Amino acid sequence: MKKRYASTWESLKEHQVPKWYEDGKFGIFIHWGLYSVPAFAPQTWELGEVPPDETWFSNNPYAEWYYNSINVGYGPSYDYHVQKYGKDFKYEQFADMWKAEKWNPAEWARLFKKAGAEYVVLTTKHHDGFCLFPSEYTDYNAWRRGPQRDIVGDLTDAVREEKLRMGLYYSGIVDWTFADDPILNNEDLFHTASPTFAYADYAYNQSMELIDRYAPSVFWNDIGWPRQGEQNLPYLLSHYYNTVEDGVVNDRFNDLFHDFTTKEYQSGSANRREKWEMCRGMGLSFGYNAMESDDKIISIEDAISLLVSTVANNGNLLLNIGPRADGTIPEEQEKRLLAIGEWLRVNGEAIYGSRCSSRESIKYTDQIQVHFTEREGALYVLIDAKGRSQVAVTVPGLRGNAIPLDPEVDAEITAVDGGLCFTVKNFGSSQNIAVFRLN
Ligand SMILES: C[C@@H]1N[C@H](CNC(=O)Cc2c[nH]c3ccccc23)[C@@H](O)[C@H](O)[C@@H]1O
Repeated sequence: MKKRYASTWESLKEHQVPKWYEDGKFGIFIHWGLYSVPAFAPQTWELGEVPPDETWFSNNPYAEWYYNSINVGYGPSYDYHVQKYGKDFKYEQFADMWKAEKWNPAEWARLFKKAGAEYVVLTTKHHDGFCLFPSEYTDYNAWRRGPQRDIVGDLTDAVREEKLRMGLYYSGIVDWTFADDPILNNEDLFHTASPTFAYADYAYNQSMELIDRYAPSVFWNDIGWPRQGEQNLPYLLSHYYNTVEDGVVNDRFNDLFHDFTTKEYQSGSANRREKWEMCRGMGLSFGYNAMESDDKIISIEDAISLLVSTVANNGNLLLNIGPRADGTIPEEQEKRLLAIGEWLRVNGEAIYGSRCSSRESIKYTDQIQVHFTEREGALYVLIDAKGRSQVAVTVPGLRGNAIPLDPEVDAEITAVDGGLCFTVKNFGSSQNIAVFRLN
């Protein structure tokens, strides 16, 4: 019998993180929308590298922040906009330039499957307020304008066709079609939001239509929830769980409730005892930034290293792609997804369905770390030797024999006092991360 949740925090607190989310480990985030047309942002810092103050917000590397970056009236994006489109060009004119003319959702879903992802999270409405679904509550949407398609519905169908879970991102507290005071610091971020009950109801109503139309496996709210709408959250979330029993929500509802906590680049914190998720773009931006060339985005081995260290510490990795306005995925992004899929095809036994080991990760040097996962009674030792072709590490407290999951890995394991010494002479095709199963 399906559990029924009452619209109370007590009832909601009984919700458990579902097995599919614990097991899934790797998701694809997608930021796609009007901002994908200009596809511009300065390449400055990772979130959390510098304080979220005027310097950050007027040199924002997030291309999906283009509206605010020009709305502040100065800075690299403003200059770019004036030069390329002219001072009087309004952001909402991008709504008729975004055609998604080369978009094939089935192709995207096949790529995500090949990447080894278990779930996908797509922006349904980002801070600019443009909706990628035929909302009853605004015509500023991709059904009426631009692509003239139900982007959310078409991708949801294609993703589910590939037996992946579909999640939806919603910008709860920030919507620049309701309140667009320029945001120049974190106080603004949380306090320039529309203060009206009308907006709170708008966010509630759109969330309800997303739940009822698409039954998403993840409801990924961003930044916060309208303060005037906090009273409607227990009902909204109980409706969500009563509609999607094994759905999950993140921790961006004003710290009122979550299934999992979130990190974003260097921002946010995580502890191994609680389920968490790391999200980041492949470069410094979530939305496509045409300036982010192959040499400017995360390397394949760093992406796999991030997946391994995240999973070994009880997290999931939600790695973002920023598609072009025409619906194609930049080659450099596709290359990384395929390489991650390759690595997981060989080493995924230590990742999917694994659980955090009681053994903490060991950092020998900046380049050499050893992580542990456990699964079905086996212990996995994941040796991350970034940038090295050979490595020898002694892992204390281990005994027995260790088998590399990748047959191309050439390694010798010898028992030394109180542990096992792993000498890896060749990492094979495993991108400098060799995984061993200890029996
Ligand atoms: C996935 C990205 N999220 C950004 C918002 N993130 C933050 O405000 C930073 C943040 C990290 N952990 C949090 C917890 C609660 C609220 C915000 C954050 C958005 O501003 C970006 O455009 C993108 O959509």
